[in-house]
Amino acid sequence: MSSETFRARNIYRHVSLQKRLPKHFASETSFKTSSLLRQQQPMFQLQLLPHQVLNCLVRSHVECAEEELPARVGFLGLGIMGSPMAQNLIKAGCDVTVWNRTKSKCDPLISLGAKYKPSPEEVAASCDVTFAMLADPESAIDVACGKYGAASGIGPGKGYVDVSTVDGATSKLIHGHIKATGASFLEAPVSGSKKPAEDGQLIFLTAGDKPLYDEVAPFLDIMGKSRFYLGDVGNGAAMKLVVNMIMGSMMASFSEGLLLSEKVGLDPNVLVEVVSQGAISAPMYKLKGPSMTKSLYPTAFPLKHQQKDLRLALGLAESVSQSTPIAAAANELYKVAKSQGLSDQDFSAVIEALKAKQ
Ligand SMILES: NC(=O)C1=CN([C@@H]2O[C@H](COP(=O)(O)OP(=O)(O)OC[C@H]3O[C@@H](n4cnc5c(N)ncnc54)[C@H](OP(=O)(O)O)[C@@H]3O)[C@@H](O)[C@H]2O)C=CC1
Ligand SMILES: O=CCCC(=O)O
Repeated sequence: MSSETFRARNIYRHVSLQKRLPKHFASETSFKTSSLLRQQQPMFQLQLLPHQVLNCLVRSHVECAEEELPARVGFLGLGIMGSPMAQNLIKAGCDVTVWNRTKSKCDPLISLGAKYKPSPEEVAASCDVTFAMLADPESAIDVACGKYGAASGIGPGKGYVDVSTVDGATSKLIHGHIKATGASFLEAPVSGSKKPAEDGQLIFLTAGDKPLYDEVAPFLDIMGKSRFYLGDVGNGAAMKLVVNMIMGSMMASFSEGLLLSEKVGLDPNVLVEVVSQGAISAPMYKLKGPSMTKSLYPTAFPLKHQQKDLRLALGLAESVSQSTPIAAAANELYKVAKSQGLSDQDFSAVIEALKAKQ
């Protein structure tokens, strides 16, 4: 066994023990999840949902199989999401090599122990698996397939995991370029924002090569709290766009409610509280509502990306003749907000587009 394989297996054990299981189990040196589950049934019933128990059992099985895992991990794109995701990999002990268009964003990660390569091509050439977290379809294609792109450096035995939010056509294009080199491809966009990225609590929506999915599962588990494998390339992108279409409309509707409550003499902060206790409660309202009532929009999810996702979701809907009038109306609001110069604010700044209309 190579030292890298050994290291990767230890990382795997670290994730299984430190993250998936209650803390006191993490100190167990001989790890036998199934027997722990049998012995500690009540504790697990209290702390783990059924699917998490299943996850533990599956992981235990895979671990027993002692699968070899890729050890050198590349990360391309160190924005709001990419930086904390790469940081979590480094902190978990992974051997990480980073690249970002604006090189200065690599520096904090290099300080934490990351290696640096000056192009996506060189990252992909030097790593077993390379993750990419880029802004939009154009940048995702350029970084994967452009000059000095990852496809120029990748090859048989390696994997490319695109975690950016893009449309299915973009994902399939990148998939084609990567597969042509003999490498494997997985699309894996994430649900969850800046804080879940920092906390390793993202939800991965994956599709593509199943063996690569199995291989990178330990890394997904470092960065996230759950993962879905959805089959053919395009399904992960579609799932992500549907989720963000719903989210964009919810935020637009919430904005209308906040402004209406204020106009009729109610305290919008009380509205936030009422909403958060009822059937339409959502963490997003409780999280963003208090700052929205103060007209503050600290960026977690940039408004320009939410509008991009609505645009892509509307394209998806059109491709199957699905009517989406609410999302279409929400998209127009985000476009107004962009024209007001709010692109880089949090997407909750969409409320400003409604204020401007008064
Ligand atoms: N923020 C969030 O809450 C979430 C975002 N997402 C999705 O994740 C992706 C990244 O989002 P986020 O981190 O917030 O975005 P940021 O805008 O913070 O980061 C975008 C990244 O893409 C890079 N980039 C942009 N254009 C190019 C280009 N032409 N060539 C090379 N690199 C480029 C940027 O490089 P540089 O630093 O040089 O500008 C940066 O690394 C998006 O697809 C977004 O929709 C998904 C879930 C949540
Ligand atoms: O794409 C961004 C998603 C943001 C979130 O899920 O909170």
